[in-house]
Amino acid sequence: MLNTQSVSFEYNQSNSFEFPDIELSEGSNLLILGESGVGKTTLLHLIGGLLKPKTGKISIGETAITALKGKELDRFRGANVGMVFQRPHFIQSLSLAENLQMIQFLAGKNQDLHRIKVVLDRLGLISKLKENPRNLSQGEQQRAAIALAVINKPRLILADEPTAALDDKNCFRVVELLKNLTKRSGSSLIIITHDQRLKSEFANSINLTRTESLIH
Ligand SMILES: Nc1ncnc2c1ncn2[C@@H]1O[C@H](COP(=O)(O)OP(=O)(O)OP(=O)(O)O)[C@@H](O)[C@H]1O
Repeated sequence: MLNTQSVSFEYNQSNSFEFPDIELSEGSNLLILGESGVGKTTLLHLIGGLLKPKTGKISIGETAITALKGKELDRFRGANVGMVFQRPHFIQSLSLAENLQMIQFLAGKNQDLHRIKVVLDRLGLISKLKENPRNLSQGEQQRAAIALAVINKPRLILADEPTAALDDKNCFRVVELLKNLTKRSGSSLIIITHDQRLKSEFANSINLTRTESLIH
């Protein structure tokens, strides 16, 4: 369902990247490991269509997202890609449930409070439904960030360092929840991290490195 071919990216002449090709089938998981600065977030943003590659092609299902732009790209992303960011993006003036309703609305979906309750229940957050996101603990915020990403049952979920700030117990809990929720909605999952604790949790992983020859 995800296919990347010969993707490269350049912030500027002294900061360019060539990424390995990725082939991910429907419903499967991939862990992308790499040290700080190798371009993990950059790659995730390319796959999610937040950045445009310098060369190469990225397809999600039959759609070459590298050929989409503007509203078309936003619409496709809203319906097909869920992102778990390093720092969760909430609208602080809204409750957790209202934040989730907003994500449903932005993707053009009907507001579905039942789905919101199901997802929050699976994440152990049902009691926080009406809570303001800033009142959640760090572990709860990370779980709430997963709710934002999975609420619309996207085909692909991209998670950027979802466990970096968490202790071991919360780290493994968040990974289990991510794997469980994506499986239930039939989504594929990519996690990028430098957190070596996750390696044993994924059968499928690639190591991102940056070769000297690529640094001009
Ligand atoms: N907007 C930008 N303009 C210029 N350089 C950037 C920009 N964003 C990131 N970089 C640089 O590109 C490199 C890769 O950044 P990226 O965030 O993709 O790495 P990463 O592997 O995710 O790192 P970390 O694990 O520390 O988050 C870094 O050297 C970073 O400083």
